[in-house]
Amino acid sequence: MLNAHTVDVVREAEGALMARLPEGTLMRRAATGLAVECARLLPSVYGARIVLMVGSGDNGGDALYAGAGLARRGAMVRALTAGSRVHDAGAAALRAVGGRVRAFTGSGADGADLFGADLIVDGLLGIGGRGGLREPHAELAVQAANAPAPVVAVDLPSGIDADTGEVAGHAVRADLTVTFGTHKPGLFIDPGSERAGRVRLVDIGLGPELPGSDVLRPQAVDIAGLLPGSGAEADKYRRGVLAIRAGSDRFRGAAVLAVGGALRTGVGMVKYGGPERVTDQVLARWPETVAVPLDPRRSTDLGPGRAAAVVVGSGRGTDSGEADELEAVLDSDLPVLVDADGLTLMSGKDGRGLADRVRDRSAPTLLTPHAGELARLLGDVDRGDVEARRLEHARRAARSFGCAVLLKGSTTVIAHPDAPAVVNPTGTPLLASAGTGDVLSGAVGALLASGVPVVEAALCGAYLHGRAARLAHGGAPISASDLLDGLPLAIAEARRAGRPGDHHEG
Ligand SMILES: NC(=O)C1=CN([C@@H]2O[C@H](COP(=O)(O)OP(=O)(O)OC[C@H]3O[C@@H](n4cnc5c(N)ncnc54)[C@H](O)[C@@H]3O)[C@@H](O)[C@H]2O)[C@@H](O)CC1
Ligand SMILES: [K+]
Repeated sequence: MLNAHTVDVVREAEGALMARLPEGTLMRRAATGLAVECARLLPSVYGARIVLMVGSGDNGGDALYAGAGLARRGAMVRALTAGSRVHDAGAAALRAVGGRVRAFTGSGADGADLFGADLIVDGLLGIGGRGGLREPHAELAVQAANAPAPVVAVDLPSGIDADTGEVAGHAVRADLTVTFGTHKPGLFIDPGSERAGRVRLVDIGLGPELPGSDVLRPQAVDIAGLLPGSGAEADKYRRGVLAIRAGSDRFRGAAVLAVGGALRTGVGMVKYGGPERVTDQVLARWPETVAVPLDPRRSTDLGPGRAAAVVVGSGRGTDSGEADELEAVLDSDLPVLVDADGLTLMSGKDGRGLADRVRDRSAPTLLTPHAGELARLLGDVDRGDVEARRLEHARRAARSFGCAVLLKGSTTVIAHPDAPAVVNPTGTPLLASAGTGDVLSGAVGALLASGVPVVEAALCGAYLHGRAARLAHGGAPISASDLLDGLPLAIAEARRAGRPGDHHEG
């Protein structure tokens, strides 16, 4: 797992560490690591034209010291400063080795320096940045984006919120972010993560001072460790029976896709319950399903035999009959995943106390909204607010409903009232098509039925789902049905990553 910590936590840890070290040690460590990563991007440091964008704080100091190190190796380094002050010692260090430092004015000469650079280093703002970039920082960010050289962000791309990934206005778009001590949550969460490019962590010795993570990001090897085994003792009940209550006469595909997602993720048995025509279609595609025709408006019984978990809601409908069904499912003592129409039923004034039923449950519950559904569940924000601050709103919903929440989207975020948030690294625009959420609900349901704890089931399902999208057709567009072919490939890939000596970065 990659760990991320919020600004307050980083500052406290840095304070404790600095108190024990000679002044300037941490900045020297950070700048040395930064210079190494910059050098790696250049065919030759000697003679390379490097432009530093330097803000008034220590982020600018890091850039100046790294620039001095590169100038010592023969690079031509120019610093363009923004803001009222500059890190004096850093600027002196750069000048001492022949580098130039001047204020950015937006002149033609500034533009020519940026446009002619081989490498641009963004040291405008780090963890001290607040709100959207002010001028002239914003103008520098725009000019850097228009220049052909790669951009290396110092600690984080200037203009993204370190804690949330929010971008208010302009922000630097980096090819590489070199971050210090620990990852910052904003590097993992869109829209920030999309600005960060590749992320490299430089160890500055902060580890022992850091408490547990605020945000985690799994890698392939972590997923391998969570996948249920297929040991000799596994029988179909131990591998789990998943009850699926999805699809309706109007949305038959939702049932077929959810059942497929579960079967292809691995589950002992799927018991499907739904309208007769839907049942027929499920059986035609997945004859291994135990499919029971029932009227969801009347039958609230989960059917014969033992179920280990229930998936409810995708394409199911939002009438009072479906609300009865959801009520009955929530009254069970099984892990329950509520998706799509189930979430709509819980939202708004006419929620019939379903939200309270979720709060009162003792078995695990997982809600799997997209941004619009989460906005409706919360009731006091709109979709845009949720998309801009995904982590905050997912956490708020988890606290409010007292259960796990998987917020789908560009960065899928999983929150739980009693656990660090988890972000999924495998999200892809390939997933932005109808029906992919139904597959996810089946996949996560299968993991729940196999006994995987709720947060782990959610992150494992989301991870595999994203990899399945890319592996199904090698990155070419896919439909939700194609995801079902990608899932076994994703599982095989994760298992390979879990074998010693065969690690694969997620
Ligand atoms: N604290 C430490 O121990 C270490 C800090 N390091 C570096 O120091 C950075 C933090 O430095 P600082 O606390 O000085 O803060 P920053 O350098 O991130 O920025 C603070 C400055 O930016 C200005 N500013 C804030 N928001 C702005 C906006 N929206 N538009 C324009 N200007 C804005 C502020 O007025 C202030 O002058 C880290 O990100 C990291 O790069 C590293 O050297 C490692 C050690
Ligand atoms: K920066």
